[in-house]
Amino acid sequence: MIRIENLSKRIKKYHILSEVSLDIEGIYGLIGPNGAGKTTLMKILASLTSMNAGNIQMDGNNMVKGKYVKQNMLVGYLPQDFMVYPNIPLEEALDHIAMLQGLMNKHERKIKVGQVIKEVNLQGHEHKKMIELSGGMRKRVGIAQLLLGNPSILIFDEPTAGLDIEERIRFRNLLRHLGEERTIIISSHIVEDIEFLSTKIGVLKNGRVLFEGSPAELKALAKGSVWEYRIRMEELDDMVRYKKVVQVTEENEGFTVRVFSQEKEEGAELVKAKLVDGYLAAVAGGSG
Ligand SMILES: Nc1ncnc2c1ncn2[C@@H]1O[C@H](COP(=O)(O)OP(=O)(O)OP(=O)(O)O)[C@@H](O)[C@H]1O
Repeated sequence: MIRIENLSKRIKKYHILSEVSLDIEGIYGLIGPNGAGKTTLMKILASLTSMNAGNIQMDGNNMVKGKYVKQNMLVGYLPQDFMVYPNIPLEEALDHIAMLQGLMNKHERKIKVGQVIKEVNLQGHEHKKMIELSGGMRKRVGIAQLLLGNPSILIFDEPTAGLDIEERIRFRNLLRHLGEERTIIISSHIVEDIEFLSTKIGVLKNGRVLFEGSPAELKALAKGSVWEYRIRMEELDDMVRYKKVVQVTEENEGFTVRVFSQEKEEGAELVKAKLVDGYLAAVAGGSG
């Protein structure tokens, strides 16, 4: 459990985060438009950058300028682009990282490395070099090296970005499994992944919190604001230009277009909101 109270971060004259208060637990999805401050917030939680004001409690302990986290290795942070030791087999790379973390007994290291490789489903790839692995596998190595330190909080910055569909599904299942015993924070632009994984969601925009709550509560924000048009191909351009189009599906004759609108849409049918609609409602409603 992480409690963030009135956290603010400035870089030069820019307010990157302003009075952010969040209660993070379970598998927590952090979403928001580009530049919302998600990465900055995650880096503060991982003690990779400082905050200017505010208070962070992790499992009841106050974090003072990052000291608590570093001393206890409580947090594991996986950045967007993870890569270590490109030309070394992954088993050796992990062994080396375990040694740097203070595990000096070779036999114990072998057991621990074997355990984390198994946990992230990389058995059979131990002797491959990092550059020989796919993007998804590299991310799994990134998680494996975090698990060596047994952190109780894992932070992933856009973990599913750039993965193909199969790898994304595998990766999502792994994150869900890891979340059974740990607090996990995930940022993503892929709302579908957030929907699949998260038990709680925070929406940030321009450094401010616009929403915090359950996926159902976020979805409810869009109730009464999602409309479906059935249109011909020649109407599609104007529709995309003038309306907030959420989704376009090609049908036998023409298209079904989902539109987000808080006003009544003449000629369209009011339909059930999805999570992405709730997100759009939060972002549209907040001044941020
Ligand atoms: N070192 C820096 N110097 C100046 N501005 C910065 C610095 N780091 C971040 N920013 C600014 O802070 C804001 C928030 O950036 P951040 O990377 O935290 O957003 P984000 O929500 O993770 O964005 P994205 O979804 O695009 O990854 C952006 O406007 C960015 O330009």
